[in-house]
Amino acid sequence: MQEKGLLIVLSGPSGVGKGTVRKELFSQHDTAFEYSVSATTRLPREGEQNGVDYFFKTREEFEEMIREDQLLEFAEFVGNYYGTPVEYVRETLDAGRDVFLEIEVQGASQVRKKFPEGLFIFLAPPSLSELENRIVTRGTETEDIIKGRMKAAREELEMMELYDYVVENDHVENAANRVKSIVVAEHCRRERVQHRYKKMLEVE
Ligand SMILES: Nc1nc2c(ncn2[C@@H]2O[C@H](COP(=O)(O)OP(=O)(O)O)[C@@H](O)[C@H]2O)c(=O)[nH]1
Ligand SMILES: Nc1ncnc2c1ncn2[C@@H]1O[C@H](COP(=O)(O)OP(=O)(O)O)[C@@H](O)[C@H]1O
Repeated sequence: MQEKGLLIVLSGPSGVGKGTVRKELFSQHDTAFEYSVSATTRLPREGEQNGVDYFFKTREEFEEMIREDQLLEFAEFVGNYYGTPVEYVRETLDAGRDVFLEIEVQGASQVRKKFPEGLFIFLAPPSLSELENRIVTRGTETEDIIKGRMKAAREELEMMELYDYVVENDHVENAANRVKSIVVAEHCRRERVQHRYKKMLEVE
């Protein structure tokens, strides 16, 4: 029987650098896992492509996906829906390939309940002041919203203890390399290797 792939979930507070670290990981030629493209109701930003960056949906279309149970998880984040189409995840894992999700923390908690065997990695900022710095530098939020995000970030940071690993996003390349090392280590730890050895020992 085909061994299943590993479900890798990268999450963490808004502004910590999840998207940046994910893009760094997927720009490296030796990245051996598949990116799960999310569905969202937010409008495309300049340069974003449907089916590559996100599947862009209307609210009605998204709500239909929810009703039809097409999402592994979904969350409402700053006024828009974001969710993971379940079919791609299941098919890819069943084919023995690893799937990578980059999602916010509410969605990650839902995945934890449905896929406890997944690998959950929390991306943490070097400090709260550096997190604030990154949100301010991105320049997409007003002062009031930044205060709200920082309050939310404290609650999100408390969820760190529910994850298997914490990676500090000090430098993007370092963080991406740590994520890759964790995935390699996890493969060594998991049953799939043991199965191989079991079979070998049975033959001898
Ligand atoms: N729960 C959930 N969160 C997602 C999904 N896709 C993206 N996100 C998260 O939604 C948040 C907003 O994403 P986006 O609008 O692209 O903005 P940015 O990542 O902050 O530049 C980020 O924290 C993403 O990690 C998803 O399928 N499910
Ligand atoms: N290691 C890092 N050092 C400095 N700035 C970073 C680092 N990682 C990300 N950033 C910056 O922080 C901001 C938030 O990153 P982003 O990837 O959008 O976060 P998230 O997806 O977690 O909301 C962006 O302006 C990004 O360029």
